[in-house]
Amino acid sequence: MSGGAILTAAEMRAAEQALFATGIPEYDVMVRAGRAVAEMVWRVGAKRDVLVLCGPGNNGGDGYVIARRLREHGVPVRVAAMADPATESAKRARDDWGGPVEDIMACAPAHQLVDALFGTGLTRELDASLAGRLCDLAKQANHVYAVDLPSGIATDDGAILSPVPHYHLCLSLGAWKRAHMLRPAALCWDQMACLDIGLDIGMATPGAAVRRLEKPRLSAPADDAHKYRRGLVAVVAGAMAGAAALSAEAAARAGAGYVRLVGAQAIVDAPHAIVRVSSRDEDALTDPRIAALLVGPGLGRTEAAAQKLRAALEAGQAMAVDADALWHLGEGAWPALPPRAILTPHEGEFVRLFPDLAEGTPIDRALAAAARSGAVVVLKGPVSVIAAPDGRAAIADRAPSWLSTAGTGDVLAGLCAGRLAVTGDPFGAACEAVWLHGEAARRAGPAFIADDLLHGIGSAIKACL
Ligand SMILES: NC(=O)C1=CN([C@@H]2O[C@H](COP(=O)(O)OP(=O)(O)OC[C@H]3O[C@@H](n4cnc5c(N)ncnc54)[C@H](O)[C@@H]3O)[C@@H](O)[C@H]2O)[C@H](O)CC1
Ligand SMILES: [K+]
Repeated sequence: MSGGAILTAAEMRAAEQALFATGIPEYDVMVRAGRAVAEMVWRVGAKRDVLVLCGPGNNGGDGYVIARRLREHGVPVRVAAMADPATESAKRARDDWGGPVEDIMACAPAHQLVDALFGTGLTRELDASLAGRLCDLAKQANHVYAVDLPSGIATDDGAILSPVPHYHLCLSLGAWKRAHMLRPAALCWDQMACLDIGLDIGMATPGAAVRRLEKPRLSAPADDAHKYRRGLVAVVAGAMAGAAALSAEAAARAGAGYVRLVGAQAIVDAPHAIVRVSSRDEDALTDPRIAALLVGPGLGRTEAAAQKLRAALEAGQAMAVDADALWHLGEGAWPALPPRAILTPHEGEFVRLFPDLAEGTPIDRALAAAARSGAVVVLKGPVSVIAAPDGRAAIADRAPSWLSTAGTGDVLAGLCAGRLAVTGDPFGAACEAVWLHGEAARRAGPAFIADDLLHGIGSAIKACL
């Protein structure tokens, strides 16, 4: 199975070719795909009548297989095509269907609609009349399924090339494609699933380096753990010390053994477990026992704040850099970053840091930013991308939209620093942090505030042990 890999159309073709090279004929793979989709339609819609729309390519081929399989289940099923099959496998699939093929522009609607017009082979928008017809038929159906992708969506960037209806279920074949993760495409359906068609997408497959963010596996502290071995985090506080306090608590709850808040002695409402130290303490940032620094949340945009960032960078420790620190960092400051750094920009901060990376998918932009900066980049948004300089990326597409509230970024930055202190691995730490953040939000329910997330971190971690 794909193991969460997210592929481009070209990478998917390469993965399919690798499967064919093992001696499995294309038509057999098409039959697997069609049957897998048919089982889902059968499970959801039972014997309610189905209309399958077939295109000229292999997506259409899947459609004929789906129709045949549903007929075997005793489901009343009809097929309508926009053109004759153009590939050998699709021709064979239609022959094996053997039933009538109606004209898509003239056919009657059905209770359930299966869109097998175009999949990863779509190269341009649908003709207006065809797109309109697809939308009309979908409007008249109670259940609408997309085979692989809705017809009209660009596989690699999730753009909507021509009008697509709303789908109840989008069934990806073999592996996720980028459009399954990206807006606006991913707003076109209620639910999606990835169906196994026997592709084995290991790390050797190009593109397997981009994956869907999955629940991490975490471990409890070792038997002989103590607070320093579990990781000492120093959080640099600034003008808005409450932000740093949120981060510090998140770092502590993420598993760090010891968290110091540097330069925020006036704060009284951080937990007592967080130790406050003065920024004048000589080794506040250079204590060799520090496993990770965090700088940015509430730092401020003054010269004094910039000086704090410089001091933190000079310390050369593994570091998470967020918010105002990203503002001070500016373009081209990459040589000043320590070797193990995590940058956590939102869109505005990202564009300021990487002005020439304003266009493209968040996947490509975050990967380019990571390669350039040498840091792990977490591009935050409705879909967040965690990218490493070596080309790995994880996509978090399931975070609750309730996270769009003040202070949640400070919590995420603290989680990054905390996990970085625990594991020492910036990419793994950032992935764990983003997952825990989303999970804490799910557990907090609707309309939470950032402080509530802190109390969900422990149970989110428990789910990963
Ligand atoms: N390759 C395999 O072994 C399997 C693929 N599966 C399914 O096949 C599709 C991809 O199939 P492909 O034939 O490459 O592409 P499409 O069916 O999406 O369509 C290609 C066909 O359509 C022409 N075309 C493209 N855009 C338009 C347009 N806007 N209007 C008209 N015509 C268009 C293009 O030139 C081609 O001729 C994949 O998604 C899976 O569903 C099986 O699942 C497994 C085996
Ligand atoms: K389709």
